[in-house]
Amino acid sequence: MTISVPATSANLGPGFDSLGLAVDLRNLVEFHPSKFFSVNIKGEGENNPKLKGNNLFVSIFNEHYNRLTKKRQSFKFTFYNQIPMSRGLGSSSAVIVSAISSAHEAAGIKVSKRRILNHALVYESHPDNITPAVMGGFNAATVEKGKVFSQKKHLPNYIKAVVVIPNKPISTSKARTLLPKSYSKENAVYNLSHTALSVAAFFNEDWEILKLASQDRFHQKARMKNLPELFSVQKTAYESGALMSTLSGSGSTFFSMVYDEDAVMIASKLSQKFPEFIVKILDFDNDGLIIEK
Ligand SMILES: Nc1ncnc2c1ncn2[C@@H]1O[C@H](COP(=O)(O)OP(=O)(O)O)[C@@H](O)[C@H]1O
Ligand SMILES: N[C@@H](CCOP(=O)(O)O)C(=O)O
Repeated sequence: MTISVPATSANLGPGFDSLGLAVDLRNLVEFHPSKFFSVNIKGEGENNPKLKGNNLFVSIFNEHYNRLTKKRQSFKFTFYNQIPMSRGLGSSSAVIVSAISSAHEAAGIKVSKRRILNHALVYESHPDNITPAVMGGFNAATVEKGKVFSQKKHLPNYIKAVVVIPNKPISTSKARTLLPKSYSKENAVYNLSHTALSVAAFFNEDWEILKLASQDRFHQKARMKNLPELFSVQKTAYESGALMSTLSGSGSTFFSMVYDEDAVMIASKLSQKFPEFIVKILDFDNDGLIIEK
């Protein structure tokens, strides 16, 4: 049994806790029942002994498997991780979604993507990572009475993501404590209107307006002050022709959307200017969670 889930870039500027999209950078897990429990990790986290024991995937998998089957069974898990942890690319959401889906598959119980998404909400209260992780594409999402309500837009292949990944982990939960407890009416309306315009731009595929629409007054500045080079990353991305350039989730990754034909040029300018950071060109993902028997 193989299950894979994509990385996600959330907020997309003003859409704090509501907008997010998936990129083609995946965590994949293979698992089967075994006499003895074992965890084998390749890629991100392979040198992190803590993940062998206190593993978020395993604890969520076991919780759901036991709930579904009322029995205990050992499994051998092999993880192939491409999503860097605590870098604002939704690694925790990918793990949560993967664990819930894997537990249902292991229990032989069919479950809809929508139901997996609502289960995932229990572990991550903001839907802007888990929704594109499950559904793929660009998503606008909100939560009402413990359920996610969302709309998805398929992303075309003539636009790409360029992500700049600093070697600085930022825990999402910690990053959320840095935010103001309240916002002025002016700033609330600013973000509301820019989020609305961003959503309309994505659905109309009007990419040229995203630089203006993706401005934010809620979270980016407070978080980017933690790693001031990110202001220069954003400036370089725009000077090189990026369509939009925003903090990916809670950071530290910076996400830019570019036209396909500009991707290599923009990525190389960012690599030259920030040699200490990893720069990747990624396709957008429109599949989300994939279950391969
Ligand atoms: N592949 C993985 N396997 C197990 N746990 C993971 C994995 N990826 C992320 N995690 C868990 O999620 C935490 C990172 O979550 P978070 O701070 O929200 O960062 P991100 O911005 O990547 O979502 C890690 O400290 C770890 O506990
Ligand atoms: N809306 C959240 C998004 C967190 O994304 P992540 O990829 O950093 O987990 C926030 O900004 O706190």
